[in-house]
Amino acid sequence: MAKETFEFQAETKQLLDLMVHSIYTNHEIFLRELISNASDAIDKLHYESLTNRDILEGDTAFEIHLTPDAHTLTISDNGLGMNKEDLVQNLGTIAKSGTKAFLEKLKEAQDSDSTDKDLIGQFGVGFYSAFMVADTVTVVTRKAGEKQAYKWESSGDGTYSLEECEKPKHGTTIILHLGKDFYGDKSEENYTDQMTISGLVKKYSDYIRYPITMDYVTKEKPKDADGKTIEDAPEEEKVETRTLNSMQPLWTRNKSDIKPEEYKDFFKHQFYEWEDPMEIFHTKAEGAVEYTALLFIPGSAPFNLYYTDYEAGLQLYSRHVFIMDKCKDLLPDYLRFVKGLVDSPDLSLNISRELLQQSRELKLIGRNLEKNILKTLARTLEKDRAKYEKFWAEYGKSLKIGVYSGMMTGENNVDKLKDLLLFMSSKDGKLCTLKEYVGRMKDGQQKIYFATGKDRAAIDAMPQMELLRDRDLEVLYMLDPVDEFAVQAIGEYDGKKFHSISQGDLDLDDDEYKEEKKKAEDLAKSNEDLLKDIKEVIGDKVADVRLSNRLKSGAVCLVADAAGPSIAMEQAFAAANNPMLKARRILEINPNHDLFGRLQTLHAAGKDSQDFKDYCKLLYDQALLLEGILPDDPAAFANKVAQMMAK
Ligand SMILES: Nc1ncnc2c1ncn2[C@@H]1O[C@H](COP(=O)(O)OP(=O)(O)OP(=O)(O)O)[C@@H](O)[C@H]1O
Repeated sequence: MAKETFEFQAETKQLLDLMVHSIYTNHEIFLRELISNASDAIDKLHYESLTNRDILEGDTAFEIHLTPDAHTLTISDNGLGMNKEDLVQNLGTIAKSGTKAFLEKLKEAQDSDSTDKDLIGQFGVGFYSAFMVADTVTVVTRKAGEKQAYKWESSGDGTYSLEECEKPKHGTTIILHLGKDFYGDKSEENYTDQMTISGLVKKYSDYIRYPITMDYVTKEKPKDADGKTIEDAPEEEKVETRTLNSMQPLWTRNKSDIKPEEYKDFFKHQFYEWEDPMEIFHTKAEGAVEYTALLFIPGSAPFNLYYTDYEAGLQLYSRHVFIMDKCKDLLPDYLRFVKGLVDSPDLSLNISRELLQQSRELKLIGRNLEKNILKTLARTLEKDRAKYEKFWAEYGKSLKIGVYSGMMTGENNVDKLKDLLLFMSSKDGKLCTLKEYVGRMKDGQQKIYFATGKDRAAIDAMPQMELLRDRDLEVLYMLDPVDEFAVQAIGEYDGKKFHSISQGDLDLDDDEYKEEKKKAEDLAKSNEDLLKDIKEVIGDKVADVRLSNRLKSGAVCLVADAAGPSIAMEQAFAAANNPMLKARRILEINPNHDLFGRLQTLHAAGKDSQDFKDYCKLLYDQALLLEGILPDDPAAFANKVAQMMAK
C-alpha cells in the first residue's frame, strides 16, 4: 500500500486547531493521556488473552516504555495495537457526542481564563493532546493477531497519512516530534528530561497497573571477578531499565494509610474529573461475597447526566485485573451519577460479560453498595445539612426520577428514597424533608399540600395560595416536572396523603372552610343555569364550570379534576411531545368577586348576548394565563380586552 493521505473529520480539525494553538496551558497532561491509552490497550489485550492465549504471541510481560531522545519522546506499549480501520476510526474521527460540548466548554474556559480545569481529560479527547507539545506525531502500530503494521502520521494540520510498515512486536509506539519549546536544557518544559518525565509519571500515572519503564544510562567503573571495582579502568556505560510507577492500586491499600489528597488525585485521574469528589466510599467486604469498592460522588453533575448519551456504570476488576468499564448492572439507575470501581475475586474472568452481568455475586455486591450509599446519604442529611443540600442541588432530580421510575421497573424505590427527598416549602422558602413537613403540620391537618408551577413566584401568585396562607398551612413547591411524578408515586407519607392545591377539591379540614363549602354548594344550586350556560359558551375546553371556595380575592382559576393528571403534569407531557395525557380542566369562579355579580346580570339579560359570551371566553383565557398557559387565540383575547377597556 502506497502512502495515503486522509482528511480529518471537521470536528477533529477544530479540536486539533485548539491543541496546536495551545489554548490549554497545562501541557504536561499529554503524557498522562498517552499512558492511559496505552494502559487501556494492554487491558484490552489482556482481556482478549483470557479466552485466546495465542493472541499474546508469547509476549506476556506487559509494559509501557518511555524513551526520550534529543528532540523526541516515544511512548510504546505491547497492548492490542490498531489495524488500518481502527486507525482511521480512532485517530481520524471523533465519534464521541461529547466533543462538541467539549469544544464549547474549552472556549468558555478560555474566555473566563479558567484554563486550569482539566477539560481535556474530562471529555476524553486524550490522544489529540499530544499536539500540544508535538509538531508531528507518528504512530507505528500492529494489532495483536494480525500481520500487517501501519504508520500513521500527522502534523496537526487538516490531514494525516497512512502507510504500511514493519513492526515485529504487536502494540503501539507513539513518537512525539516535540515542538521547539518542549525539548532541550534551556526549555522550561523539557519533555526529554528524564527527571521531568519520571516526575510526571509519579504525579499522574502512579496507579497504572502495568510497569511504566524508562532506560537510564549510568556510567560505572567495571568490577573484577571478586566484585571489586577496578579503580584505574575507564568508566563503562550501563543501561538500566527502571520502573517509574508504584503500580499498587490505591483501593488495595489500607484505608487508614490513604491520605484524602490521594483519594482525590486518584478520582481525578481514573475518571477524568477536574473537581474534587463530594463523597468517597471505600469499603471492603468479606462473607457471602468478597469485594473492595471505591466509589465517588463527583463534585458536580455532568452536563449530560439525564441524556441518553450519558454512560453510567462502575469499573469492574477481579484480583486487580481490569474486566470492564461502565458496568451498569451494579447500581440502580437512580445512582447513575456514582463513579468508581469494584474489585472482587469472586467475579470470574472467564465468562462472557453478558453472563457476568447477570451473576449472583454481582447482584449481591450491587445491593450492598446501594445500601451503603443510601445509608451515607441519610447520615449526611442528618448530620451535615449544608453538604446534603449541595448534593441535592446536583443529584436530587436523579433520586426523584428513581422514586417514580421504580414503579415502572417493579422496584420499590419509594421506601428507600422517600426520606431522602427535599422540597422547597412555603413556610420559610427553605428545603424540607417530608418528615419535617409532617412533624410540623397544624393540629387537625390531614394532608400534605403541594402546588406545581414553574417557579416560586408563579405559585405564590396562584389564587388558591391565599386561602392556605391565611390559614398558615404549609405548601410544598413542586418546581420541577418530575416532582409531581415522584409525589404521585409516594402517594402518602406517614399516613398523610399528598394533595395538590391546584387539583380536585381543595378540601381543607377546618370548620370555616366546610361552612363556606356548604354555602358555595347552595349558591351553586341557585346558579345552576348560569354555570351550565357558561360551560356551554366555553365548550369542550373545560370539563366543568363550578363555583369556587378556594379563591379569596382572585376571580377565576383553572383546576384539574382529582382523577387524572394535573395541569402542570399535562404541560410537562406536552413539552416532552406526549400530548396524550390531558388534564380534565375545571373552571372555578369566585362567587364573592364583583365579577360574579356582573355575570349574573349579563346572564339575566340574555344568555345569547355577545357580552355574556365575551365575558365567558375572557374568563377562561384569564384562568389559562394564571396557569402560565397562553390563550388559544392570543390576538382575539387582546382585542376583546382592548374593546372592553375602550368602553
Ligand atoms: N496506545 C494505543 N493503543 C491502541 N489504541 C489506542 C492507543 N491510543 C489510542 N488508541 C485508540 O484511539 C482511540 C482514541 O483515543 P483518545 O485518547 O482520543 O480517546 P479515548 O482514549 O477513547 O477516550 P478517553 O481519553 O476518555 O479514554 C482510543 O479509544 C483507542 O481505541
